[in-house]
Amino acid sequence: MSPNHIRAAGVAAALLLLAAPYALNSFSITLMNYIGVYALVAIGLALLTGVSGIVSFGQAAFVGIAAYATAWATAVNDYSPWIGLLLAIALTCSIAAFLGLVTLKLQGHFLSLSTLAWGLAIAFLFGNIDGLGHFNGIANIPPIAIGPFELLSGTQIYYLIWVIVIAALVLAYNLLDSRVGRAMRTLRGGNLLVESLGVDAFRIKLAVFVIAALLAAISGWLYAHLGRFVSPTPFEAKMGIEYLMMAMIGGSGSPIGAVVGAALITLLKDYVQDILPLIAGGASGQLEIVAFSFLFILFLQNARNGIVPYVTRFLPKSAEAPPAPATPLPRRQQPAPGTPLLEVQDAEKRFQGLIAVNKVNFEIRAGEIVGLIGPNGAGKSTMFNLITGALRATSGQIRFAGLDVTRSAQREASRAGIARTFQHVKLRPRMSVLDNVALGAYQRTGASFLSSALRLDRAEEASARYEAWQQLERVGLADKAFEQAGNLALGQQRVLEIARALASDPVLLVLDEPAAGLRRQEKIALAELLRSLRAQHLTILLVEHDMELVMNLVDRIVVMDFGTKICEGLPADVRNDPRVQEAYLGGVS
Ligand SMILES: Nc1ncnc2c1ncn2[C@@H]1O[C@H](COP(=O)(O)OP(=O)(O)OP(=O)(O)O)[C@@H](O)[C@H]1O
Repeated sequence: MSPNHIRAAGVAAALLLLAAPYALNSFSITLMNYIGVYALVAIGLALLTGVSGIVSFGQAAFVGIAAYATAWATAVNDYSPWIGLLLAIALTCSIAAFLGLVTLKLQGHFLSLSTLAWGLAIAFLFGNIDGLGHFNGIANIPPIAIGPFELLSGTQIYYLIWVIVIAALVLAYNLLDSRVGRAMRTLRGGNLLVESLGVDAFRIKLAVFVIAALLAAISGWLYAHLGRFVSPTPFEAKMGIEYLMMAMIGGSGSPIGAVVGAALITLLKDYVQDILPLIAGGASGQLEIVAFSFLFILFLQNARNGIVPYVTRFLPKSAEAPPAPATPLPRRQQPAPGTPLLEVQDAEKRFQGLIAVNKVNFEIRAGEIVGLIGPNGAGKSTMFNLITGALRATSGQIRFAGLDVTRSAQREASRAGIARTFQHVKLRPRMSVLDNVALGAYQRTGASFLSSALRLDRAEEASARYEAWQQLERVGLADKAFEQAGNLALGQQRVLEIARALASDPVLLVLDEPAAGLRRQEKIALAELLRSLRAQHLTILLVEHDMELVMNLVDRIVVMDFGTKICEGLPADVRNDPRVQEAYLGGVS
């Protein structure tokens, strides 16, 4: 669909929502209100779980904190619901920030389990705190008032709820279409990739976690003033699982999908609640969970990516135009060719008893291509990781452009101008080639979450996309710019990684076995590309097994064996060195 079609569909949906109260009875309006309230939580989960890969079962607890906060402020202490909103947001987001700081360092299942744990714990507290009415909850919550107008009826609050939902959708889509949105989508690729791009993964995770909690808080506030009563049950872990189902069924990672999921689950629940008592009599409560579990399994088997992505696959795709020329992003001062750039001095890395890198010394000068070679287990990857900051040296020093980067983290090395590629290609397969390359420009741009959500980042974003386009032209991949990166052949994916690295405006390009798995023609094209980059004064360090490629390409070679540097020199000298021939057992011919 073209942007015009999307805009037209959005306007049609907004008009339908506007007209709906005139066509629906009061019961249906109530259902629509709850769909909107749940959709807010699900939009947060689409960003948190679908996009960023952080599975949270605990969102219902955040909704509960906000609902109880506003109930306590308004029904117990007679404050205005707007004070209740401020309290709800402040309390929920502070608790989320604290929980995020404590738990977001956990990986995978441990993180999800921790959300379940605190979700259960917080829900338990609601029923056991004196001032919150125990299991009876808090009643007599006043309606929201806008000036003198009290939103008493379902129809009146309907408009407030859906205006908020639409605003949340617009802000969520703005966020996804920005530098932080690309960083969020990259979190699923693992910390190694994210940090190598200069992104502070933990900060991004924490921000998304708090944003999802903020949406849950607004939902909780609306929930309390919609039902005018709160009790612990709607905020228990079971509801946390339902929110997750809403976000996943509609389309994991799609904010619109989250609204569709919220509508489907709410309508389905209503329907199931109507028919189950006819089938099961008194046991219908438990049967509801069974019916839902069954439906969820069916869904996981058949439409795992969710309904909205499933449907949009069949919609016509609009032709994308190359990004228009924009103000160039700032460039670094490149060192003069021939000046010392990387100095590795007595670098040592021990893994318990094993010395993987043993007092290695070498230097790379600006503008040269250096090959780091050696038999399996020689310590090349470890050396590579020390240079790029993925590992810290046990002793010794690594200096880059005059700076001591021995103890630098990956993202600091990246910011200093060291860009890397991966032996096993790491890219975001479902993102476009252009977006993957634009990721490389992350550290050259600075738009925050807020300015991205408010679309104040457009000029900078245009520059980043144009930079990505130029790098794709430079490496000869511009004709693939709008394809999904996962559809490219391996050789093209490796070139894409190089374009991504180039988008960071690096001083040193460090390539980890770039020829691994490539066909002969692809290797020739790769060597051609690297030569052209050297001609543009880029400095390159290449860790590679393919001797033919290395010998014909690089200016100098460093050879490692058993963690030590055994020889260094011009390709022809290294080829004839007896120590190298012995290390390779005749492998270099
Ligand atoms: N994280 C680690 N923990 C323990 N030992 C490790 C670790 N990483 C590497 N090693 C060991 O350090 C030595 C050097 O490994 P490294 O991967 O750096 O060699 P390499 O030259 O890159 O080998 P290859 O060409 O097979 O990738 C090996 O003996 C390896 O088993």
